[in-house]
Amino acid sequence: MAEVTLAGLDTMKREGRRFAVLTAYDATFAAMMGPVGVAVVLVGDSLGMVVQGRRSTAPVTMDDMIYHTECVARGVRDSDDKPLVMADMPFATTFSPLEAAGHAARLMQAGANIVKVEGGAVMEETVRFLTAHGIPVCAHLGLTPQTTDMLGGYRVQGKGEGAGRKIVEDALALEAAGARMLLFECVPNAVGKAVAEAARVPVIGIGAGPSVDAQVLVLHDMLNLTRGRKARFVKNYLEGRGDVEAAFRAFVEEVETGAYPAPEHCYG
Ligand SMILES: Nc1nc(=O)c2c([nH]1)NC[C@@H]1CN(c3ccc(C(=O)N[C@@H](CCC(=O)O)C(=O)O)cc3)CN21
Ligand SMILES: CC(C)C(=O)C(=O)O
Ligand SMILES: [Mg+2]
Repeated sequence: MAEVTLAGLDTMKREGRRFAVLTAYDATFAAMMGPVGVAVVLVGDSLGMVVQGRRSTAPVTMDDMIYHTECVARGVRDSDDKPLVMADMPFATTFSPLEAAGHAARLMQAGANIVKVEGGAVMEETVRFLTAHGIPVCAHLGLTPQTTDMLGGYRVQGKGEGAGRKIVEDALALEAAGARMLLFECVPNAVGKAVAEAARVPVIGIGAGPSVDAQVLVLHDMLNLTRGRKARFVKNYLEGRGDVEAAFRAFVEEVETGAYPAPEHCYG
C-alpha cells in the first residue's frame, strides 16, 4: 500500500474498494497496523475510556491527545506501508473556527495527517476555516460521544426519515465546506448507504451498516479487552486466532471483502 494519502483513499472510494480503520493510542500497536493493511490509524478520544478508565470521552484534554498522537506517529513513521494518522479534536476545542484551528494545528504538529471533529451543521464554518488553512478535516456525525448527554445516551441516531435526511444533509454541507472524510456512528443502514452514495469523499462507518466506504473499530473492542455491555457493532477478532497480528489481518480482510459488518453488527 506504500504511503496512504487522502487522494489515495478518494481513489479507493471511486473504485469501490473498501478500507479498514482501527484506533491506536501507542507506538507498538500503531506500528503493527500499516504492514497488515490498515489504511487509517485513528487516535481516538476513546482513549479516555479504554486507556484512562473514564466513563466518557468528555474529560480528554488537548495534552492527552497530543501525547498519544505523538506516540502513534512515532509508531507508524518507519512503516513501508504507512497508514494515514487521524487524531480526534477533544471536547470543547471546536467552539469557534479560530480556536479550533489553533488546536488542530497542534495535533498536526504532533504528527496527525487529518483531524476529526464531532458535529453536524454547526461545524460548517469551522470545517471551512480549517480546510481553507490547509488542515484536512474528517467530520463525525450521528452518535457523537462527546455530546451524549444532549443525545440522551449512546443511542442510534437518524431513526425516522426526517432525522436520517437531516444527518445526510448536514454531512453533505460539511463536504461542501471542505471536509475530506466523513465518519458516521450508530445510524440505520439506510442512512449510511444514502451518505456513501451522495458524498464524493470516503465515508467511514462504525455501526453505520455495510454500504459505507470504510469501517472502524476501537482496538480494545476488536481484541475483546473491554468488559461490560458491548455495542452491537463490536466483533471479537482475536477469537480463534493466535495473536494480535492475525486479528488485525482478519479485520482488514473482512472489511475489504464486505464480510464485516454482518447484519448482527448493524442497526437495520
Ligand atoms: N470501547 C469503546 N468502544 C467504542 O466504540 C467507543 C468508545 N469506547 N468510547 C467512545 C464511543 C462510545 N461509543 C458507543 C458506546 C456504546 C454504544 C451502544 O451501546 N449503542 C447501543 C445502541 C442502542 C440503541 O439505540 O438501539 C447498542 O446497543 O449498540 C454505541 C457507541 C463508541 N465509542
Ligand atoms: C469510535 C471512534 C469513531 C472514535 O471517535 C474514537 O475512537 O474516539
Ligand atoms: Mg472519538
